[in-house]
Amino acid sequence: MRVVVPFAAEQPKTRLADVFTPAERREFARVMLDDVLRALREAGHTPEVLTTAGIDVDAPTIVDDRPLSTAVDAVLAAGTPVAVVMADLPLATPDALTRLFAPDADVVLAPGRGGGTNAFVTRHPEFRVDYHGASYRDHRERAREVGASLATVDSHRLATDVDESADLAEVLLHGTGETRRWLERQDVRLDTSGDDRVDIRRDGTTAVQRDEGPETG
Ligand SMILES: Nc1nc2c(ncn2[C@@H]2O[C@H](COP(=O)(O)OP(=O)(O)OP(=O)(O)O)[C@@H](O)[C@H]2O)c(=O)[nH]1
Ligand SMILES: C[C@H](OP(=O)(O)O)C(=O)O
Repeated sequence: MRVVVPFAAEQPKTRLADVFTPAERREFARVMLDDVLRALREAGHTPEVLTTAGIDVDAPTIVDDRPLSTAVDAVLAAGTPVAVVMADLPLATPDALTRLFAPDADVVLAPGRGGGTNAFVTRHPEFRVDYHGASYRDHRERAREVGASLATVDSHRLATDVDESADLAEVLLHGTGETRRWLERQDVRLDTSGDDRVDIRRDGTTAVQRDEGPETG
């Protein structure tokens, strides 16, 4: 099965601007991509990177700077079956990823927290994507519309995409790859001082207190 990993190569992870500078966010996005590629290979796949711009990576690349849904739909139109696994899933282990390929359904969705679609498999020639917003709900509807059988993978590891500072705590708590080590090297630490959910601190401040440096790099 063809396995494709979408990757925004320029100005990634803007929702982490309260924690990292633009240059750090580019480095972070790349560390997560490498962890996802490694886990996919250890699960027996040969992933391709669907990137917005040319990058130096040890994987076949497809450069397509069109919007995410348009670029992914072009891959789907070229033929199925296809799996699409997002590049910001640093908790994804080979075992977790294998669960994505296990169900014998036309479309298998791995939802992300907040309504996204972190990964999917399609074996149906007419299934197409509609990312952003509550894309998981939209993709369930799209599958129904084309008469595709549907399965959903309930997985903490596949559901944890890293968008905001609170997601970094999940990586520090559950990460098994290079992404957690990278965060530790950036002095990102768990912040358990709050009354409710665990958050993160960096350089002795909480994520929300850190002023972003000038937009450089
Ligand atoms: N090829 C491609 N990949 C994309 C595009 N937009 C996002 N991605 C990738 O899709 C995954 C999920 O997207 P987002 O969570 O929105 O990633 P992002 O755009 O870096 O994050 P924000 O800037 O915070 O929205 C990430 O792995 C991104 O690298 C795009 O336009 N084209
Ligand atoms: C690509 C998008 O990611 P999110 O913006 O939900 O993190 C989605 O999963 O629809």
